Amino acid sequence: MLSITFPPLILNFELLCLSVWYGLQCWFCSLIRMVRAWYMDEDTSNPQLEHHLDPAEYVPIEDVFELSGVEYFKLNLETYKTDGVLDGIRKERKYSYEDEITCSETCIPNYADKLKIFFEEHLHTDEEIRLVLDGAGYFDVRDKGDRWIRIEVGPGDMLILPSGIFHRFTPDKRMYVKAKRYFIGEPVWVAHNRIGSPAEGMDCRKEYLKKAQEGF
Ligand SMILES: CSCCC(=O)/C(O)=C/O
Ligand SMILES: [Fe+2]
Repeated sequence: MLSITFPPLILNFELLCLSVWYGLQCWFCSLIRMVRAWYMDEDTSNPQLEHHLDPAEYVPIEDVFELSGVEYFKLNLETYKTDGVLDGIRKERKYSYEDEITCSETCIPNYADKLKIFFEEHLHTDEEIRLVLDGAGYFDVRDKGDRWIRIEVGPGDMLILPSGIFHRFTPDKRMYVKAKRYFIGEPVWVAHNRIGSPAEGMDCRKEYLKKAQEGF
């Protein structure tokens, strides 16, 4: 009776319920989402897919540091500006520079080309520090045995990649990620690709390999 008399009203109410339900789900999932990492296959097609081995081989996030030197922190995005956790990390590690990057079709010109650059295996002479604020993506890092570990990052995940580690990045299939970047002093964004550059012989690479051998 009601739906015959006021169909638009009913429809609007259903839409409202659906969007509230969806919002609650997103909020709940963001509260309980755990960072995941796994050994991945060598297939470089469709990087935005998960690329598990068969059978899947997950890596507990607590083991990632020992295997690669990559550090992980979970931050509460509701409180991170004031709760002291991020400030503590920044102070201890002397991060003096900070900015924000949004990887999306609208924010980055020639987005497809930029994604290809991010996904080339490379290293930097400094740490790569990222705190994900929104969206999701994958940091692929080489472990001590040169195997790829894929780390899935989403809101509140902070990664510190040591200087000299070979890695690459891709957003997930939604193709969107927003992150904060930190740096000690003036940022150097230069990426030294593993193929076609002398990256293997660089001092930071040698130091990284020495630490990997001695234990991070
Ligand atoms: C999530 S930040 C985008 C990736 C990036 O900045 C980088 O340098 C990857 O190696
Ligand atoms: Fe990088």
